[in-house]
Amino acid sequence: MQAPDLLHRNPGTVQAGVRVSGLHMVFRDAKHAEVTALQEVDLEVPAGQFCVLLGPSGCGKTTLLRCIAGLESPTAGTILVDGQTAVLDGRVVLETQNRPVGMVFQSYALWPHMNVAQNVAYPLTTGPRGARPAKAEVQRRVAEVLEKTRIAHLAERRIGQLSGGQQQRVALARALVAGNSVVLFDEPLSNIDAKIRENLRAELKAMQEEWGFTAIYVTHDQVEALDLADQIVVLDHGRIVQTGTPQDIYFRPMSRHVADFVGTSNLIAGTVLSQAADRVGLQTALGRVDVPGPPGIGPTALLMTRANDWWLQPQDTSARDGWKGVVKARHLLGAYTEYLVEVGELTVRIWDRYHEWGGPGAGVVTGFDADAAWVVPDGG
Ligand SMILES: Nc1ncnc2c1ncn2[C@@H]1O[C@H](COP(=O)(O)OP(=O)(O)OP(=O)(O)O)[C@@H](O)[C@H]1O
Repeated sequence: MQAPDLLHRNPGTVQAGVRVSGLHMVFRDAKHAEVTALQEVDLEVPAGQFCVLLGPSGCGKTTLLRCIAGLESPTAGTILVDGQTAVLDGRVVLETQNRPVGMVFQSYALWPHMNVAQNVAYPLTTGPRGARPAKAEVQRRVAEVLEKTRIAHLAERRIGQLSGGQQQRVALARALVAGNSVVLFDEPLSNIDAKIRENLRAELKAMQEEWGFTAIYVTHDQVEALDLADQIVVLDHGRIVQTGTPQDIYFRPMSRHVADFVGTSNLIAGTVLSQAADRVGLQTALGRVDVPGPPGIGPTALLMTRANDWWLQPQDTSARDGWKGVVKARHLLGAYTEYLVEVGELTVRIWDRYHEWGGPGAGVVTGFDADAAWVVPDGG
């Protein structure tokens, strides 16, 4: 199927994605104090890529998205969208209505008093009078995008009469109807029931791959980020702290912040004893360990072991070599049980699929898969 963003474009056109450099955004709060929301943000999203902005509440993700959309004017920096300069050195060059971007908002923000076709037509009917397409052209574009998104049969339906998946298609059709090649998503799935969310996520990813638009997607949900992204950008206090593939971010975090925020890990302080090729020797409270790690690390670092990379057995029956420990707490969490185990001076979080290894006070033997561990640079 041809991508909707090509509806009004030459299919041979090379599209340029989004480029942000040196972006800085300072707000003034109610007492006129400065709030720095973004600092020195550089971002390159190639055309057709799915980029997820990930980070805790207040880290600046929405502000970055809104600057790209033109809903905020940055204090400094440059933004190029689809090859067009939108902001140059902090000066707005393209107003929001002239930027080739569509937006999909939280819970889709569709108009309940309009039917599907009217919702999708909305962006074409709100620009300056002279710039709006004629009615017949609006109808043609809406029909075309509804056909492409396979919801043409729903054109007359009210929004309240649609399933979650159908609403998502309407929101995407509305974002793409003006021929935009870039779609910005502001936590669209965050208010949606967990089970439905998984299906909608899969459908969204399939549509993005099929139609080839550039996606920039804000979330604080790491699972959503890992599943959807080609590139994840992790923000903290207005700065980008790591950019990489989902595999980079999950398996090879480069700071305590990223290791802590993505996945559930034990982070254990260590002193670097040796470094060879891609392995690091670390002295830790567990003794000496040799595990994978990045080059140029030290003199101190953190041993990262995922909770699910540990094994556990009762002390009296264990045939394996490991550290002796005592269970402090045990929580059944469905697919696995979480044990908090005291090993010497450390408390280690362990996820095991068996619940019967003992409750608080039980003696256990435990260990982790050294090849699955990772050394994280200290600080940050
Ligand atoms: N209009 C504004 N005026 C003053 N401060 C603002 C304004 N908008 C955002 N901020 C501040 O900028 C910082 C970044 O906010 P932003 O909404 O971008 O974070 P976020 O990562 O999207 O958070 P959340 O996930 O909670 O939406 C926060 O400290 C926030 O309080």
